Amino acid sequence: MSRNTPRSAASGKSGKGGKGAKVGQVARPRWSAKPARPEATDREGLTARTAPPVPAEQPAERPARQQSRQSDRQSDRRSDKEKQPAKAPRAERPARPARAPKAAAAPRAPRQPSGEPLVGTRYEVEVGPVAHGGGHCVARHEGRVLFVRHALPGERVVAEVTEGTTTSRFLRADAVEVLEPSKDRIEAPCPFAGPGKCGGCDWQHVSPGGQRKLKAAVLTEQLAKLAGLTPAAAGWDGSVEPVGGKLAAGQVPAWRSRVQYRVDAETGRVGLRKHRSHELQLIDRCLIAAEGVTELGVEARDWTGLESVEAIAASGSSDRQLILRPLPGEQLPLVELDKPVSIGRVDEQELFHRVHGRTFVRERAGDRTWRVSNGGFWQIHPEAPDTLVDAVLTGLEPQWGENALDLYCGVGLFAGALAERVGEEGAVLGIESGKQAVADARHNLAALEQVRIECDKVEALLPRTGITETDLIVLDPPRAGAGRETVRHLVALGARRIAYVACDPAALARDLAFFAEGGYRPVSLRAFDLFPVTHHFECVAILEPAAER
Ligand SMILES: C[S@@+](CC[C@H](N)C(=O)[O-])C[C@H]1O[C@@H](n2cnc3c(N)ncnc32)[C@H](O)[C@@H]1O
Repeated sequence: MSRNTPRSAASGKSGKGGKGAKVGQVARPRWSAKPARPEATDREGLTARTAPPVPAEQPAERPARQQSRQSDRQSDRRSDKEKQPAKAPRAERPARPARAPKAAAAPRAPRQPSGEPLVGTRYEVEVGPVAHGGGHCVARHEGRVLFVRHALPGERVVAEVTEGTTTSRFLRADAVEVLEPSKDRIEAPCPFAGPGKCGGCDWQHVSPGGQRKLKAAVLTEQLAKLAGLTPAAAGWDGSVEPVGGKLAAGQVPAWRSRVQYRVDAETGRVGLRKHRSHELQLIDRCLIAAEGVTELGVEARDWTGLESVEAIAASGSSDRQLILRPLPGEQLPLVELDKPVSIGRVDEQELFHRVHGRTFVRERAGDRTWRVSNGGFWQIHPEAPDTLVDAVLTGLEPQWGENALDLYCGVGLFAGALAERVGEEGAVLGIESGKQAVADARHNLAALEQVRIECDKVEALLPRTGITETDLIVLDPPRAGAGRETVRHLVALGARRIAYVACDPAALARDLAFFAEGGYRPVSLRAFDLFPVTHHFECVAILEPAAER
């Protein structure tokens, strides 16, 4: 455990919260005192202090379906569900359904696009810059904008329209022929990548360095457009840092420790969805899947009767988990695999049921073991947790005795790291809306008395905590970002430093503009290629009050 000198003792001054402390005395954490208002509780009226210890194999909660980083973050937004484990999956019934069955809504007729359809029409175009969000580049044909996938800036390609009509504001297209290739173009190593095929990877046709240049261009553009910041003004060196060891040319990094496969209803074989489609690309191997996922052999089996199979291979432990989702009205098939694997089932109400083995996997990060239950949120790249924690700690430089908030804390990754730095004289409050994640966080950090985890939405709970100031804040929101109201509340807490962990550069840039309104400026920004071969990446921005620069 790394410890810093107690700030108050070293400086002879008390911390902000310890106004009454004498020289050399360590300031008491402000949050150890009773909050001015009733302490925030979870839905059962339990606080971090009163919550009973969570037994290892308890009724489970909802899983987070994690197909891509985007759907990972979307899954964060799903509401909590009570879950009931069961030995006999067919007989089991959840104790308390979390959601009333949906009322049958009158089917809405799909909106008919106006104009003549252009799908299939081909245009020869010069490809312009990469655009945010879909792995596509911008091109123009006779004044009309095309978002072209499978292309690279500067290329001359034949683009075939995949969506749009003569009256559409813009068209979507795939580059089906490359007339003048970019020097960053490579032969796609995956046979399932390419126009009309698997939508999982965006940039199989781009060299690793080329992918990072595209990501850097997206971040640069979003910072300028939404925050009015140049890279230098954001404290960013303009690079997207590679993560993981060097690979031989043409080798694809096998980083995805979680893959959600869809099952083809007719053949029972698994596949991944095509881009912007419910259609499946059947696959017999996913090149970016981690070895532990591939070893489960999901692609080789018949999964008739299921809608999806999520495979999880924990990093740093041998835990493996399959989360099966049967088709409506279908029974769970008998699953026999060569490898030891825990199996869970998700029902139509999104309730998780234990079928076999554990309801959780154990991940390793920061010399700590993390319980993650029911497929709940955990970074997918095996090196992501340590990379992000290191960037956050380097940027914040937490001091002994300081108080910190970990917002959107999941199973407690940053709260644990902060707690070790601020020590017993400090205090860390984690806030997380997922009930099972909160149970996991409390379990994972039970030995750290300075940590308290509360269950609620950040925006709902923060104003109720009675906390009026803090030293440090980490926020790691879902894709949508924190938003104006939450940012407004955060800047009012007067933190010495704020670490913003972001998976969407647009949401980050927008929120940086809100922070600027509140007097906070980024002093450093780092970007990490934690989702190689896709257009996604992760950022860590460190902010300080502008006056302190
Ligand atoms: C990107 S994850 C970060 C988790 C954690 N920091 C980590 O690195 O493992 C975002 C987390 O925020 C939670 N969440 C989503 N919306 C929330 C909200 N409005 N308030 C609190 N937590 C929220 C999700 O359940 C999820 O655990």
